[in-house]
Amino acid sequence: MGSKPGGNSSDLWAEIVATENQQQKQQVEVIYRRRRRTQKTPQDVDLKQPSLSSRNGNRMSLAGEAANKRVSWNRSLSTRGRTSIAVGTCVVYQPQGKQARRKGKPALPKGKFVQPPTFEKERAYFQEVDDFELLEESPSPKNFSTWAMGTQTNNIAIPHLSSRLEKWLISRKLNHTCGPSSTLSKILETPAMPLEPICGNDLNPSNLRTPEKSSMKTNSQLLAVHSRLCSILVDKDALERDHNSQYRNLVSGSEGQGCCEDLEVAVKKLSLASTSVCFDSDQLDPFAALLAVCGQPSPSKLKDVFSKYCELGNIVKIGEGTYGEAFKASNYVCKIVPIDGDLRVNGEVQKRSEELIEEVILSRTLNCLRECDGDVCNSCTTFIETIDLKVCQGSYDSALIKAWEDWDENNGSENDHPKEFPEKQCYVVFVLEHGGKDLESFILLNFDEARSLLVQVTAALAVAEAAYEFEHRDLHWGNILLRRNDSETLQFILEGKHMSARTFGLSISIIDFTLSRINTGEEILFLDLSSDPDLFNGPKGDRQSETYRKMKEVTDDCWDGSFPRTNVLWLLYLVDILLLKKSFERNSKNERDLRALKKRLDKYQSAKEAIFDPFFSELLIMACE
Ligand SMILES: Nc1ncnc2c1ncn2[C@@H]1O[C@H](COP(=O)(O)OP(=O)(O)OP(=O)(O)O)[C@@H](O)[C@H]1O
Repeated sequence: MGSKPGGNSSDLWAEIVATENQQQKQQVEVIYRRRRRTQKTPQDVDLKQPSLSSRNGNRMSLAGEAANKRVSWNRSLSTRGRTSIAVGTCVVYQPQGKQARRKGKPALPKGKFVQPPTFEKERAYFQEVDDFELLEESPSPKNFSTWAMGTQTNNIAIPHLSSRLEKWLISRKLNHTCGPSSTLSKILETPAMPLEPICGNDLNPSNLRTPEKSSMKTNSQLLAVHSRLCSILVDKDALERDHNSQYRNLVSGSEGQGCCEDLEVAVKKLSLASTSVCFDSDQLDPFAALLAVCGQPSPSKLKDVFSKYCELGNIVKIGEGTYGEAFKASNYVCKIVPIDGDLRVNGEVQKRSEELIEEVILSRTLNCLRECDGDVCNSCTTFIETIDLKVCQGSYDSALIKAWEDWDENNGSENDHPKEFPEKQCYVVFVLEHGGKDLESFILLNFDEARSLLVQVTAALAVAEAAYEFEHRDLHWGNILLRRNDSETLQFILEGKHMSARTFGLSISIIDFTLSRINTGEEILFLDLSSDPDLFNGPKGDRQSETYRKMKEVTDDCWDGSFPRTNVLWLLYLVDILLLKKSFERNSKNERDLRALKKRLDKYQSAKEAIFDPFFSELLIMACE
């Protein structure tokens, strides 16, 4: 169904061109309606609009400025949060000036060699997809967790780190461990993460150190931070005692005597009031903890972080999501995520420090997969490398504003203008490897590139499953980045087996771990999607929305459990995207192969199983040990 005739190429070509023209007209209409920027020509819009969220019927009914904003079935962030984390009373309700939106945009076909299925064909195809019954999942413990499930707090509870940390504490007690967290130690030690503090203005410049000088010292400082955290976590009574003595130290003037002490002070502040959250003797301050986890004594300025990587005038915005603005700084991408503020951003409640701590830990844990020396069991480089993480404070710098406005001019931003951020606004800046273009806008040339994409994503998921019971849970085409290079193969290690995948010169990176679930060995980080009902209310037939719904069936709405089948659901989604939404040179055999892969994928319970599918056998080379 939906496959193109392979034999008669000129007829096929004529059909493709005719249908493409037809499709482009339809597409332009849709996109044109969902944009405010009426001065653009339809061609401009067609070429430049990266967002494909227009299928949401709601969007069409929006008026005025909100109509320019990305809207799909919106994930309500008033209910967002990892299970253990509640959204705080500090969040002042603001009438929603701009409609909340959700990234993960439902797809429209675009690209050079478009072979778009007609709408009818597509509908029929989705119907076929829907008709596949989900296989019953192998039983998974519904409340599998190394910690006792935290009490589900309501949506306006107080944002405290302690509930999450308490779970950690409980898990540690349940596991009878009392030493420092090996995983966290490893993460903090990771050499890929130069964590020298970028000192804010409030610090003495003489304390500034070069990365070379500071890296070793920083690691040991972080380990000290970490063991301090652990000791705080292990014993709440100790916390009470520490709090009193730390407070005495602090008021007796131990703060601000140098970076070494600064970090120590940051840790001490874990049990003391900070500027962002009111102190409660029973609670730890998540903002201070976030600073400590990022190896900073205090927030940096955005411009100080960027100027570490490039001249401020050379900053270019390259992408945007619901929470993040992505800027290119030299060869890196700095994603700025506003946190903890009361201002709604892009229609959403800002993420809280405690959520960011989890994302930080998650990103760093995935960084550990990049190690491949020695006798590591699992290794791959497909998850985007997190180079650095910084907490910042202040309004947007003029160079960033200019970069934002330039991008808006050319692409039509769906985000709020960053000039709205007040001076006290805090952010986390993720400094990331530049992963290339997202699959939504990347033009795949041929079937080899398509299968290279599939094998790399499947291998990465398999490796991360094996290492950390990792599930991405949101692997839509905006979260897969592609770039071309001259590599022929990609090495990875899966459960001790050294393997290579043929790449056909394509390099894939997976980003955005907001919904992901990971078992770091010490704790399980996951987002409780049951508190986000809108996520499952996307348009019927839309492949991405269907995938969330299927995940819900598979997990039975218990998001803490390990259900690697969710990774397979995203692989199924990807195959559909390749068949239905992406255009590349392919023949009918290629399409049959993809459909056959899809049928077999439906039977797999994990990416670890899927990677041994015959579809990949031509692409994988096992190294002889
Ligand atoms: N490392 C990177 N390399 C290249 N581009 C990137 C990178 N990280 C992000 N981007 C670009 O920025 C966009 C937004 O990033 P991302 O999806 O991480 O933001 P987000 O706010 O978390 O999204 P969401 O709306 O799903 O929450 C991406 O779609 C991509 O175009």
